[in-house]
Amino acid sequence: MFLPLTFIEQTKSLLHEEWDAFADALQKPAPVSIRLNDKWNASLPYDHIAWCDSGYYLPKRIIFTLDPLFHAGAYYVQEASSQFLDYIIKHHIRHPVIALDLCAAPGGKSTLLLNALHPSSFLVSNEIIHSRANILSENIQKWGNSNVAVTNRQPKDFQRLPSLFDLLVIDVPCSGEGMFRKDPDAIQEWSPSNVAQCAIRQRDIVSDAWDALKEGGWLIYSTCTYNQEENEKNIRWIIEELGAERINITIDDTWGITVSDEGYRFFPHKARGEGLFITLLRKTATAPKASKNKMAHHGLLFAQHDYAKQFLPDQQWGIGKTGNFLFAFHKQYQEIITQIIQAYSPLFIGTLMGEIKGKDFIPHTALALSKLMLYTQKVQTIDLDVSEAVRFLQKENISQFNEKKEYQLITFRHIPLGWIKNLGSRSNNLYPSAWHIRMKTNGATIYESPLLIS
Ligand SMILES: C[S@@+](CC[C@H](N)C(=O)[O-])C[C@H]1O[C@@H](n2cnc3c(N)ncnc32)[C@H](O)[C@@H]1O
Repeated sequence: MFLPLTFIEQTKSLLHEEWDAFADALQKPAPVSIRLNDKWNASLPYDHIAWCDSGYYLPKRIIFTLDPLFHAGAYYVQEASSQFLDYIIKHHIRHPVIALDLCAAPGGKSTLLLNALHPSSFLVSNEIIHSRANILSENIQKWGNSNVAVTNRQPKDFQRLPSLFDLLVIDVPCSGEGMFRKDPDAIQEWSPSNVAQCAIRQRDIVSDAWDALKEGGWLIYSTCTYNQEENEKNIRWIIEELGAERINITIDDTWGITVSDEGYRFFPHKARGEGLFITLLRKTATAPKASKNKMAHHGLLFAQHDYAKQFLPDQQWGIGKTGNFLFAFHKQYQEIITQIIQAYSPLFIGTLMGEIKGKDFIPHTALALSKLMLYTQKVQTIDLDVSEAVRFLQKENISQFNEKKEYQLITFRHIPLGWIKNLGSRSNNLYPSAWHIRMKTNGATIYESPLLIS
């Protein structure tokens, strides 16, 4: 691995006598790790990630794309160091919060937050780049939580609803030094001027979104880079210029995490994961007053729909309507959902249930993948074997179906994947075109899943 000279000098000045061990670690393969969703409650026979209850190191990399359980949102492939966020949330932010994950695509930290935050929390997961926001939407919908919205906004847009959030998670775009061994392109793109540009952009991102955070609210700032410009210096700037204090996180010495004055660093020669810097701050500055919700008295556009209603667990749930689309939401979030729809026109909010077309209601895959589905016994279901499940996800027609002419839920190992419309002698596959598996298997599937151990 050919490392830029300035990077070597800069990182040596951070690591001193540890440099050789660090340089050696960069030559070794990066660990492969996953994090389980609560759709799959099992303990796996792999090494646990010490700082995340649902995280595991896998013995080898597999072709996740061909595992139906991956598409079902049963787990997320996530680098181990990043899963430290789970530890921070569970030890410091235990009460319900309204949270904004500002730079969220492809969704690693957001899916983690959806499991780690108090269940009565609400998450706005945002991504500035439209194509990446679509991938984020897909991953969040596969994860299956309902207390979430995905938006495609610039950080400064969040000033529209001042002091709305109790928690900001800002995983800023960075120079990516911590990804060098996983992604050699990151080395080619690295330069001192890029580091300087990243540092400025990161300050802009945080200060643009700062008014959206309540006084006393939390900021979790992270990068996957080592240099001080993008980490310690930016944290000092946030503390001094924006008004915040750093919160101490108690860690176990055996984890190999390096504590610096301004945060926590993961170096691959000490901690089992890739490079990461993360810190927890609390806003001390006075925040602007939350704006009165002018829309609150209009409320949401509620819909009544007999077919859709059967998926609601109880009276606490309602059905909202945007255009011809219905979504399920917990009534507890009604006001915040109204505000978010008004201010940020989210890509989706709650659980997208389906589309009304004339007299027909076409259920959406997001409903099938939603955790609401784990509690319903009401729909006709077809459980596919692995090769049929892969064909279904490739948006091919499947041969395994029954006589009932209606929408049927497709599952694999009883975990939902999507819907077909059964026409009697054939079926229509309703899996979204944008989500389908493009990898060709020529009919032969060598099935490997980290969750099913033979
Ligand atoms: C490190 S990645 C986020 C990874 C994500 N948090 C996860 O865990 O999967 C940073 C994200 O910031 C987005 N981004 C780039 N420029 C930005 C800007 N000026 N403001 C906000 N976000 C930006 C990128 O598109 C990228 O998706």
